[in-house]
Amino acid sequence: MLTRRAAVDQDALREAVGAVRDPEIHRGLAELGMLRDVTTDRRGTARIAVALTTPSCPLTDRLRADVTAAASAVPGVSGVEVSFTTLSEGERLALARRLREQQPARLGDDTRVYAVASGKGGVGKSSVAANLAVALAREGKRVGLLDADVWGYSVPQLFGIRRSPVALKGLMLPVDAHGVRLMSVGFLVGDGEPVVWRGPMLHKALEQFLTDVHWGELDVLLLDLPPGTGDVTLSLLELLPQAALLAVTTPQVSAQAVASRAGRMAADLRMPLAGVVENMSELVCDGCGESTALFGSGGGQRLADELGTELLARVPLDTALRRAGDDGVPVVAGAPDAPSALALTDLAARLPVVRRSLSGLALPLSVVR
Ligand SMILES: Nc1ncnc2c1ncn2[C@@H]1O[C@H](COP(=O)(O)OP(=O)(O)OP(=O)(O)O)[C@@H](O)[C@H]1O
Repeated sequence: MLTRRAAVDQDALREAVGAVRDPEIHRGLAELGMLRDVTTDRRGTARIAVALTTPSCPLTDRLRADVTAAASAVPGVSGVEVSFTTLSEGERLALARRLREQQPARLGDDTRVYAVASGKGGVGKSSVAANLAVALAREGKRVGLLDADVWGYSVPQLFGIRRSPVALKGLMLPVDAHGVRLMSVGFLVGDGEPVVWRGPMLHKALEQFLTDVHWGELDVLLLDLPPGTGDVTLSLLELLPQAALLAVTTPQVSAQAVASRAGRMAADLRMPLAGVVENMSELVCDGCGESTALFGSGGGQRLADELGTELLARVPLDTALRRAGDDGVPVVAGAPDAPSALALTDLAARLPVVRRSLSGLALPLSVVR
Protein backbone atom coordinates (compact mmCIF):
# COMPACT_ATOMS: atom_id res chain seq x y z
CA MET A 1 0.00 0.00 0.00
CA LEU A 2 1.32 3.45 -0.92
CA THR A 3 1.49 5.95 1.93
CA ARG A 4 1.18 9.62 1.05
CA ARG A 5 4.28 11.60 2.02
CA ALA A 6 3.48 14.66 4.17
CA ALA A 7 4.27 17.91 2.33
CA VAL A 8 7.24 19.78 3.70
CA ASP A 9 6.33 23.10 5.30
CA GLN A 10 8.43 25.49 3.18
CA ASP A 11 8.37 28.26 5.78
CA ALA A 12 9.60 25.87 8.47
CA LEU A 13 12.37 24.63 6.15
CA ARG A 14 13.47 28.18 5.27
CA GLU A 15 13.45 29.14 8.93
CA ALA A 16 15.47 26.08 10.00
CA VAL A 17 18.10 26.57 7.31
CA GLY A 18 18.15 30.35 7.68
CA ALA A 19 19.08 29.96 11.34
CA VAL A 20 22.25 27.99 10.49
CA ARG A 21 25.16 30.20 11.48
CA ASP A 22 28.01 31.10 9.21
CA PRO A 23 30.96 29.55 11.12
CA GLU A 24 33.10 32.68 10.91
CA ILE A 25 30.55 35.51 11.03
CA HIS A 26 28.58 33.78 13.79
CA ARG A 27 25.20 34.92 12.47
CA GLY A 28 22.32 33.16 10.69
CA LEU A 29 22.47 32.65 6.90
CA ALA A 30 19.09 34.37 6.41
CA GLU A 31 20.15 37.42 8.39
CA LEU A 32 23.36 37.62 6.37
CA GLY A 33 21.51 37.43 3.04
CA MET A 34 23.33 34.20 2.19
CA LEU A 35 20.29 31.99 1.80
CA ARG A 36 19.03 31.71 -1.80
CA ASP A 37 16.47 29.27 -3.24
CA VAL A 38 14.93 26.73 -0.90
CA THR A 39 12.68 24.18 -2.63
CA THR A 40 11.42 20.65 -2.05
CA ASP A 41 10.27 18.13 -4.62
CA ARG A 42 7.46 15.61 -4.21
CA ARG A 43 9.83 12.98 -2.87
CA GLY A 44 10.80 15.26 -0.02
CA THR A 45 14.26 16.17 -1.35
CA ALA A 46 15.16 19.67 -0.20
CA ARG A 47 17.33 21.74 -2.56
CA ILE A 48 19.06 24.61 -0.83
CA ALA A 49 21.27 27.25 -2.42
CA VAL A 50 23.69 29.19 -0.25
CA ALA A 51 25.69 32.22 -1.42
CA LEU A 52 29.20 32.24 0.04
CA THR A 53 31.21 35.32 1.02
CA THR A 54 33.99 34.25 -1.36
CA PRO A 55 34.22 31.57 -4.09
CA SER A 56 37.16 29.95 -2.32
CA CYS A 57 35.35 29.85 1.03
CA PRO A 58 37.30 27.37 3.17
CA LEU A 59 34.23 26.44 5.18
CA THR A 60 32.07 24.99 2.43
CA ASP A 61 32.17 21.46 3.89
CA ARG A 62 31.19 22.65 7.35
CA LEU A 63 28.33 24.77 5.95
CA ARG A 64 27.10 21.86 3.83
CA ALA A 65 27.04 19.60 6.90
CA ASP A 66 25.28 22.19 9.09
CA VAL A 67 22.67 23.04 6.42
CA THR A 68 22.04 19.34 5.75
CA ALA A 69 21.56 18.64 9.47
CA ALA A 70 19.17 21.57 9.93
CA ALA A 71 17.07 20.68 6.85
CA SER A 72 16.96 16.97 7.70
CA ALA A 73 15.36 17.78 11.05
CA VAL A 74 12.32 19.35 9.31
CA PRO A 75 9.37 16.87 9.11
CA GLY A 76 8.90 15.37 5.65
CA VAL A 77 12.42 16.06 4.38
CA SER A 78 13.87 12.80 3.04
CA GLY A 79 17.05 14.09 1.44
CA VAL A 80 19.05 17.31 1.13
CA GLU A 81 21.06 18.76 -1.75
CA VAL A 82 23.10 21.87 -1.00
CA SER A 83 24.56 24.02 -3.75
CA PHE A 84 26.79 27.07 -3.47
CA THR A 85 27.04 30.37 -5.30
CA THR A 86 28.84 33.57 -4.28
CA LEU A 87 27.52 36.91 -3.04
CA SER A 88 27.70 39.64 -5.68
CA GLU A 89 30.20 42.49 -5.20
CA GLY A 90 27.34 44.77 -4.15
CA GLU A 91 26.11 42.24 -1.61
CA ARG A 92 29.62 41.78 -0.19
CA LEU A 93 29.97 45.52 0.19
CA ALA A 94 26.57 45.84 1.88
CA LEU A 95 27.34 42.92 4.21
CA ALA A 96 30.74 44.35 5.19
CA ARG A 97 29.10 47.71 5.89
CA ARG A 98 26.39 46.09 8.02
CA LEU A 99 28.90 44.05 10.02
CA ARG A 100 31.00 47.15 10.67
CA GLU A 101 27.92 48.99 11.92
CA GLN A 102 27.04 46.12 14.25
CA GLN A 103 30.57 45.84 15.61
CA PRO A 104 30.79 47.22 19.17
CA ALA A 105 32.27 50.72 19.07
CA ARG A 106 35.37 49.60 20.94
CA LEU A 107 36.27 46.01 21.49
CA GLY A 108 36.44 45.20 25.15
CA ASP A 109 33.52 47.09 26.68
CA ASP A 110 31.79 43.79 27.54
CA THR A 111 34.80 41.62 26.88
CA ARG A 112 37.29 40.35 29.46
CA VAL A 113 40.73 40.96 27.96
CA TYR A 114 43.80 39.07 29.17
CA ALA A 115 47.31 39.80 27.96
CA VAL A 116 49.37 36.62 28.20
CA ALA A 117 52.95 37.75 28.77
CA SER A 118 56.34 36.36 29.66
CA GLY A 119 59.70 37.91 30.41
CA LYS A 120 61.58 35.80 27.90
CA GLY A 121 60.84 33.53 24.96
CA GLY A 122 60.33 29.79 25.00
CA VAL A 123 58.63 29.46 28.39
CA GLY A 124 55.40 28.26 26.74
CA LYS A 125 53.43 31.51 26.71
CA SER A 126 51.83 30.77 23.31
CA SER A 127 51.02 27.18 24.28
CA VAL A 128 49.34 28.45 27.46
CA ALA A 129 47.41 31.16 25.57
CA ALA A 130 46.23 28.74 22.84
CA ASN A 131 45.11 26.04 25.25
CA LEU A 132 43.51 28.48 27.66
CA ALA A 133 41.51 29.87 24.71
CA VAL A 134 40.31 26.39 23.72
CA ALA A 135 39.49 25.47 27.34
CA LEU A 136 37.42 28.66 27.75
CA ALA A 137 35.61 27.94 24.45
CA ARG A 138 34.84 24.44 25.70
CA GLU A 139 33.20 26.07 28.73
CA GLY A 140 30.83 27.71 26.24
CA LYS A 141 32.45 31.13 26.15
CA ARG A 142 32.89 33.16 22.97
CA VAL A 143 36.65 33.47 22.77
CA GLY A 144 39.06 35.38 20.54
CA LEU A 145 42.82 34.89 20.43
CA LEU A 146 44.95 37.64 18.92
CA ASP A 147 48.47 36.47 18.21
CA ALA A 148 50.34 39.72 18.81
CA ASP A 149 53.70 37.96 18.90
CA VAL A 150 54.42 39.65 15.58
CA TRP A 151 57.95 38.40 15.05
CA GLY A 152 57.57 35.00 16.65
CA TYR A 153 53.94 34.15 15.84
CA SER A 154 53.02 30.55 16.55
CA VAL A 155 49.21 30.48 16.63
CA PRO A 156 48.87 29.25 13.00
CA GLN A 157 51.12 26.28 13.84
CA LEU A 158 49.49 25.55 17.22
CA PHE A 159 46.03 25.40 15.56
CA GLY A 160 47.20 23.77 12.31
CA ILE A 161 45.91 26.63 10.13
CA ARG A 162 47.41 26.95 6.66
CA ARG A 163 45.17 29.54 5.05
CA SER A 164 44.50 33.25 4.97
CA PRO A 165 41.45 34.68 6.69
CA VAL A 166 38.43 35.53 4.52
CA ALA A 167 38.45 39.25 3.66
CA LEU A 168 35.20 41.05 3.02
CA LYS A 169 35.82 44.47 1.52
CA GLY A 170 38.46 45.50 4.03
CA LEU A 171 36.94 43.58 6.92
CA MET A 172 38.76 40.40 7.93
CA LEU A 173 36.92 37.44 9.42
CA PRO A 174 38.88 35.67 12.17
CA VAL A 175 39.72 32.06 11.42
CA ASP A 176 37.63 29.69 13.53
CA ALA A 177 39.40 26.65 15.02
CA HIS A 178 38.35 24.52 17.99
CA GLY A 179 35.67 27.10 18.76
CA VAL A 180 38.19 29.97 19.04
CA ARG A 181 38.26 33.04 16.76
CA LEU A 182 41.87 33.49 15.71
CA MET A 183 43.88 36.27 14.15
CA SER A 184 47.62 36.24 13.60
CA VAL A 185 50.20 38.09 11.54
CA GLY A 186 51.19 34.61 10.47
CA PHE A 187 47.96 34.29 8.46
CA LEU A 188 48.95 37.30 6.37
CA VAL A 189 52.58 36.61 5.50
CA GLY A 190 53.95 33.76 3.42
CA ASP A 191 55.58 30.71 5.01
CA GLY A 192 58.99 31.62 6.39
CA GLU A 193 58.64 35.29 5.40
CA PRO A 194 60.01 37.65 8.05
CA VAL A 195 57.85 40.45 9.44
CA VAL A 196 59.82 43.66 9.11
CA TRP A 197 57.33 46.13 10.56
CA ARG A 198 58.54 48.70 13.04
CA GLY A 199 57.23 51.55 15.17
CA PRO A 200 54.17 53.33 13.73
CA MET A 201 53.53 50.60 11.16
CA LEU A 202 53.38 48.03 13.93
CA HIS A 203 51.04 50.17 15.99
CA LYS A 204 48.79 50.65 12.94
CA ALA A 205 48.76 46.91 12.24
CA LEU A 206 47.73 46.12 15.82
CA GLU A 207 45.05 48.79 15.68
CA GLN A 208 43.74 47.19 12.48
CA PHE A 209 43.63 43.81 14.19
CA LEU A 210 41.19 45.32 16.64
CA THR A 211 39.10 47.49 14.31
CA ASP A 212 39.22 45.78 10.89
CA VAL A 213 38.67 42.26 12.18
CA HIS A 214 35.09 41.15 12.70
CA TRP A 215 35.54 39.67 16.17
CA GLY A 216 31.79 39.79 16.78
CA GLU A 217 30.62 39.58 20.36
CA LEU A 218 33.31 38.11 22.60
CA ASP A 219 33.23 37.08 26.24
CA VAL A 220 36.99 36.78 26.39
CA LEU A 221 39.83 38.08 24.22
CA LEU A 222 43.30 36.67 24.86
CA LEU A 223 46.36 38.48 23.57
CA ASP A 224 49.48 36.42 22.99
CA LEU A 225 52.11 39.11 23.54
CA PRO A 226 55.69 38.95 22.32
CA PRO A 227 58.14 38.12 25.11
CA GLY A 228 59.44 41.10 27.08
CA THR A 229 58.12 44.59 27.45
CA GLY A 230 58.71 46.09 24.02
CA ASP A 231 56.79 48.32 21.60
CA VAL A 232 54.07 45.82 20.70
CA THR A 233 53.15 45.27 24.31
CA LEU A 234 52.96 48.98 25.01
CA SER A 235 50.96 49.67 21.82
CA LEU A 236 48.45 46.98 22.60
CA LEU A 237 47.98 48.02 26.18
CA GLU A 238 47.39 51.56 24.98
CA LEU A 239 44.72 50.24 22.59
CA LEU A 240 43.17 47.93 25.18
CA PRO A 241 43.65 49.65 28.54
CA GLN A 242 41.33 47.24 30.29
CA ALA A 243 43.56 44.21 29.63
CA ALA A 244 44.66 42.21 32.67
CA LEU A 245 48.09 40.61 32.77
CA LEU A 246 48.49 36.85 32.93
CA ALA A 247 52.20 36.22 33.49
CA VAL A 248 53.74 32.94 32.35
CA THR A 249 57.05 31.73 33.75
CA THR A 250 58.96 28.51 34.24
CA PRO A 251 60.05 27.53 37.77
CA GLN A 252 63.60 28.59 36.94
CA VAL A 253 65.00 31.55 38.88
CA SER A 254 66.23 33.30 35.71
CA ALA A 255 62.84 33.06 33.98
CA GLN A 256 61.04 34.26 37.09
CA ALA A 257 63.37 37.23 37.49
CA VAL A 258 62.76 38.35 33.89
CA ALA A 259 59.02 37.78 34.18
CA SER A 260 58.89 40.05 37.18
CA ARG A 261 59.91 42.92 34.85
CA ALA A 262 56.72 42.34 32.87
CA GLY A 263 54.86 42.42 36.17
CA ARG A 264 56.47 45.72 37.15
CA MET A 265 55.58 47.18 33.74
CA ALA A 266 51.97 46.20 34.44
CA ALA A 267 52.11 47.95 37.78
CA ASP A 268 53.54 51.10 36.16
CA LEU A 269 50.73 51.07 33.59
CA ARG A 270 48.17 50.45 36.38
CA MET A 271 47.26 47.25 34.62
CA PRO A 272 45.35 44.76 36.73
CA LEU A 273 46.97 41.38 37.35
CA ALA A 274 45.00 38.23 36.64
CA GLY A 275 47.67 35.94 38.08
CA VAL A 276 50.69 33.78 37.31
CA VAL A 277 50.96 30.48 35.41
CA GLU A 278 53.99 28.31 36.06
CA ASN A 279 54.70 26.22 32.97
CA MET A 280 57.07 23.24 32.65
CA SER A 281 56.67 22.79 36.40
CA GLU A 282 57.90 19.25 36.59
CA LEU A 283 58.52 16.27 34.37
CA VAL A 284 56.46 13.22 35.24
CA CYS A 285 57.99 9.95 34.05
CA ASP A 286 55.48 8.16 31.77
CA GLY A 287 56.67 4.74 32.98
CA CYS A 288 57.35 5.09 36.72
CA GLY A 289 55.25 8.18 37.55
CA GLU A 290 58.19 9.84 39.34
CA SER A 291 58.44 13.66 39.15
CA THR A 292 61.63 15.53 38.31
CA ALA A 293 61.93 19.29 38.83
CA LEU A 294 63.85 19.77 35.58
CA PHE A 295 63.78 23.58 35.74
CA GLY A 296 63.98 23.87 39.54
CA SER A 297 60.97 24.70 41.60
CA GLY A 298 59.06 27.54 43.15
CA GLY A 299 59.51 30.20 40.42
CA GLY A 300 55.79 30.59 39.84
CA GLN A 301 54.96 31.04 43.51
CA ARG A 302 57.85 33.45 44.02
CA LEU A 303 56.71 35.55 41.06
CA ALA A 304 53.11 35.57 42.31
CA ASP A 305 54.28 36.65 45.79
CA GLU A 306 56.47 39.36 44.34
CA LEU A 307 53.65 40.76 42.20
CA GLY A 308 51.07 40.38 44.96
CA THR A 309 48.89 38.08 42.90
CA GLU A 310 47.89 34.42 42.81
CA LEU A 311 49.62 31.40 41.28
CA LEU A 312 46.72 30.11 39.20
CA ALA A 313 48.20 26.96 37.67
CA ARG A 314 51.26 24.74 37.49
CA VAL A 315 51.42 23.07 34.08
CA PRO A 316 53.75 20.04 33.95
CA LEU A 317 56.24 19.31 31.20
CA ASP A 318 54.25 16.93 29.08
CA THR A 319 55.11 15.24 25.80
CA ALA A 320 51.39 15.29 24.92
CA LEU A 321 51.47 19.11 24.89
CA ARG A 322 54.63 19.25 22.80
CA ARG A 323 53.24 16.69 20.34
CA ALA A 324 49.90 18.50 20.13
CA GLY A 325 51.69 21.75 19.27
CA ASP A 326 53.64 20.01 16.51
CA ASP A 327 50.48 18.35 15.15
CA GLY A 328 48.45 21.57 15.18
CA VAL A 329 45.76 20.36 17.59
CA PRO A 330 45.80 22.05 21.02
CA VAL A 331 46.30 19.44 23.75
CA VAL A 332 43.12 20.51 25.57
CA ALA A 333 41.16 19.43 22.46
CA GLY A 334 43.33 16.55 21.22
CA ALA A 335 44.28 14.85 24.50
CA PRO A 336 42.01 16.38 27.17
CA ASP A 337 43.07 13.83 29.80
CA ALA A 338 46.79 14.53 29.50
CA PRO A 339 48.27 16.07 32.70
CA SER A 340 49.03 19.39 30.95
CA ALA A 341 45.51 19.55 29.47
CA LEU A 342 43.94 18.99 32.90
CA ALA A 343 46.04 21.79 34.42
CA LEU A 344 45.13 24.18 31.58
CA THR A 345 41.42 23.30 31.79
CA ASP A 346 41.59 24.00 35.51
CA LEU A 347 43.29 27.33 34.76
CA ALA A 348 40.32 28.33 32.55
CA ALA A 349 37.92 27.55 35.38
CA ARG A 350 39.98 29.57 37.88
CA LEU A 351 40.73 32.59 35.68
CA PRO A 352 39.53 35.56 37.74
CA VAL A 353 37.43 38.41 36.41
CA VAL A 354 39.57 41.48 37.04
CA ARG A 355 38.70 45.09 36.55
CA ARG A 356 41.09 47.98 36.12
CA SER A 357 41.13 50.18 39.18
CA LEU A 358 40.07 53.72 38.40
CA SER A 359 41.95 55.20 41.33
CA GLY A 360 44.57 57.63 40.13
CA LEU A 361 43.19 57.78 36.59
CA ALA A 362 41.94 61.01 35.08
CA LEU A 363 38.21 60.67 34.46
CA PRO A 364 36.30 62.76 31.93
CA LEU A 365 34.25 64.49 34.64
CA SER A 366 33.78 68.15 35.42
CA VAL A 367 32.73 69.62 38.75
CA VAL A 368 29.24 71.12 38.73
CA ARG A 369 28.51 73.74 41.37
N1 LIG B 1 54.28 22.19 29.41
C1 LIG B 1 54.98 21.86 28.33
N2 LIG B 1 55.37 20.58 28.12
C2 LIG B 1 56.09 20.24 27.01
N3 LIG B 1 56.45 21.09 26.05
C3 LIG B 1 56.09 22.38 26.20
C4 LIG B 1 55.34 22.83 27.34
N4 LIG B 1 55.10 24.16 27.18
C5 LIG B 1 55.67 24.51 26.01
N5 LIG B 1 56.27 23.47 25.42
C6 LIG B 1 57.03 23.46 24.16
O1 LIG B 1 58.03 24.46 24.27
C7 LIG B 1 58.20 25.15 23.04
C8 LIG B 1 57.99 26.66 23.28
O2 LIG B 1 56.63 26.88 23.60
P1 LIG B 1 55.85 28.20 23.15
O3 LIG B 1 56.06 28.49 21.69
O4 LIG B 1 54.47 28.08 23.65
O5 LIG B 1 56.68 29.26 24.01
P2 LIG B 1 56.63 30.84 23.98
O6 LIG B 1 56.94 31.28 25.36
O7 LIG B 1 55.37 31.33 23.37
O8 LIG B 1 57.83 31.18 23.03
P3 LIG B 1 58.05 32.51 22.17
O9 LIG B 1 57.65 33.65 23.02
O10 LIG B 1 59.52 32.46 21.88
O11 LIG B 1 57.18 32.36 20.97
C9 LIG B 1 57.20 24.54 22.08
O12 LIG B 1 57.87 23.59 21.32
C10 LIG B 1 56.17 23.87 22.98
O13 LIG B 1 55.57 22.75 22.37
